[in-house]
Amino acid sequence: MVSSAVLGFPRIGAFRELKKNTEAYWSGKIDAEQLLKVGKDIREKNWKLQKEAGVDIIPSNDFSFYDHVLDLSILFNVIPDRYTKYELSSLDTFFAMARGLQRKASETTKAVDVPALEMVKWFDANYHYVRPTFSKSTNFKLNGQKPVDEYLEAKALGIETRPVLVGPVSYLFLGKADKDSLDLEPISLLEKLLPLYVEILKKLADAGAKVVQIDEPTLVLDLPENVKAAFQTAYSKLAAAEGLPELILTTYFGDVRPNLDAIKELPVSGFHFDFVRTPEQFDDVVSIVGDKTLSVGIVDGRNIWKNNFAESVDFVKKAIAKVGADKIIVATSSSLLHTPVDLANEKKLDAEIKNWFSFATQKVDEVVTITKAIAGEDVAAKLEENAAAIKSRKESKITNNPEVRKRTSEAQADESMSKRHSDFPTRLVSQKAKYNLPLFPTTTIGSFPQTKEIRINRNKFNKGEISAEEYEKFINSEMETVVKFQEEIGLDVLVHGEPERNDMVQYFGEKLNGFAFTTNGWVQSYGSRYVRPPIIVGDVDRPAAMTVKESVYAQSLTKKPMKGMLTGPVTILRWSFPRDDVTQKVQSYQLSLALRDEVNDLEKAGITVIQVDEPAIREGLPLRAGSERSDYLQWAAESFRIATSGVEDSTQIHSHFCYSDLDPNHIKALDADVVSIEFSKKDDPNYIQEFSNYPNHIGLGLFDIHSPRIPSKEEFIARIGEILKVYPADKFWVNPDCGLKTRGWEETRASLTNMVDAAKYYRGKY
Ligand code: MET
Ligand SMILES: [Zn+2]
Repeated sequence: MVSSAVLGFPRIGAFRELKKNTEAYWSGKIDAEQLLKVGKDIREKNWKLQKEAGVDIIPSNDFSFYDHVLDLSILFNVIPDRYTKYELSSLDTFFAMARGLQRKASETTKAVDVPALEMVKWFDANYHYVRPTFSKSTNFKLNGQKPVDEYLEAKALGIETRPVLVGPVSYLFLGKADKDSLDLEPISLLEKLLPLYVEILKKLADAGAKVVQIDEPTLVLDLPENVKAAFQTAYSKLAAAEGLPELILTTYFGDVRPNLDAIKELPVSGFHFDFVRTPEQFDDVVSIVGDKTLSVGIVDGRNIWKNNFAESVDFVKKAIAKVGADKIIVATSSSLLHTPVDLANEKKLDAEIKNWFSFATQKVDEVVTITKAIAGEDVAAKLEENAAAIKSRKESKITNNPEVRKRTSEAQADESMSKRHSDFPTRLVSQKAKYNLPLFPTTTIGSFPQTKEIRINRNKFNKGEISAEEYEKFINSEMETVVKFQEEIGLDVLVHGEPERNDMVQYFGEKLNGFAFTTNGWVQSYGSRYVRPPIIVGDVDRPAAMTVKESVYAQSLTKKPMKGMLTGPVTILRWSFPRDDVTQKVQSYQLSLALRDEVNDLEKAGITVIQVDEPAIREGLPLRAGSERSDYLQWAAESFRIATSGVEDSTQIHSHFCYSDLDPNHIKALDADVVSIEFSKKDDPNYIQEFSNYPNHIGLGLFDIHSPRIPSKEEFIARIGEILKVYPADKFWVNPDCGLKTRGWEETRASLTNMVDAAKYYRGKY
């Protein structure tokens, strides 16, 4: 009979238990044992919740204290030497790799100073994984047995689970060579790695696991031939090993068709495909299933909209007709990691809108209900309720504002809306005259430390415990501190520090029409950093100015240029849960018009350096080359230009990108005057070289803001020197990788001072 499966459940706890305790552990408030217990409790809750909901196939090893890819690196001992020489505990080694560690010597411990591994986007999700970093000296061996331990832990609770592992090809392909081994191609390590997969899978089988979910999400990417070929090598080897569990080869986030040849004959016992993202692949991918199991990803693991049961039931029936009911699993499209935990904890949402949503806990029920409907069990009431919710959304006024629709299509048709008055060289002349900045101008990306005090005051204000005037006074005093500090250390283009912003997307969402917000809808972005994405429920417009007041106040405190700070249209879109009833392109244009009004208002108010952040522009890039990707690049860039092209030549437009390998060609079309990009962990000289042709000005991020580590002035000088070998001094801005909101003041002060001093050093030389 048809069975139900969940591919992974959020690991953060319904009320961010994991974050609170991980951070408490880092600051020494709780010990390792206490932290481990928190993990155990979360796992138990998740398993029981799924069991009680009636899910047939429940995942294990989907939990992690930071990142599941990093878990695998620990499991396979892919630990660069720089992390092992301090003899840290396994947990502390794990965290050192994740976030770096800098610690003074004490009587019992040595001094530690090691940067984090590189962290990058997980496909096109707003999740980041810690990049496996291989070297010629990597000593592959099994290090612990986390997947087995967690399988047994569930078993001890009376719950049979299906362990999840990222598969060998994806694990290698998502990794990179360490700086001591740049000519090493990770995929060439397959032969060394496979015995470890055999070993861990064997252990899982011995512990009782019958089936393992083996994730090969790279199958939705454009793969080089040798990587494609690696699937055959890897899975034949696993099939040849004795006593292993069955494997369900699991793909998600896109279209597998271009790589179908690579997997069609694989000796695995089943396949999982994401039919939420790419229903069109159905006929082709089903053709390779044969008498294997087909797991039908039909409940969206990436968004919060209620499943349409009638459509899903029809879809699954179509699959049954092809492969037979006993081969079918009804599943989430991907892990539910990317959705908030439980809609039941939302007490403030408007009832009409809330009825359109479904979070992880509800999605677990959806999978079960669809499965029951197919099995002919009586779920009529649920189906009816569902149909009513779908109808209510379709017919709601919120989802359709004719005026916004009209302005959006007019803007799309009017080319002048997306073009600056003059080209960059002409603008540069007016900007030079206006700002007269030194060589190696220094700036920051926007946010300064979001201290406890800021959070406390914001909470008080939100709860009505302090008045709007008191709160404004507090925010003003924060800006005063930040401005004074920047003047003291000699930064050139200042920022107000963003103390009034809880989050760079939520802040704008709250000021725009068309958004809904949750109270507990947290989703893991990386490690202990979670976000609470706004939900775009309807057409978007801007009822009033959003940032002018703070920027103007901050500018009043200094003679230096104060950068206005906005989040770009694509990033607001990407870091929200988007609508699925209107294209992303239309949502992006609606946002760009709202931002254009804001940019123009800032300029009118005398703020003439304006940064429009687009950190998410790269992650939104369709995973494969082709027309979808070029369309995206076209509308993403055009949205940015609509937002920023209403200004004078002398107004300097900045943009900022982080979190992923950026191709300079992708950002040229934005035509920003200055861009700052995350760069501090890029050590491939060829990559630096790629940026040397970027036509406008650029700040290659000089230090990692995800880590509390403080680079010295000498380190900055060395790094700038490295970049100067290939990158021209007259286009060179000096800035950190990203905003400083997650950092403390102590390290912020020290790092920025060293950075500015290094810039001054080069000014002296040039
Ligand atoms: C993730 S990009 C962050 C940009 C924002 N202006 C900040 O400094 O925090
Ligand atoms: Zn950033």
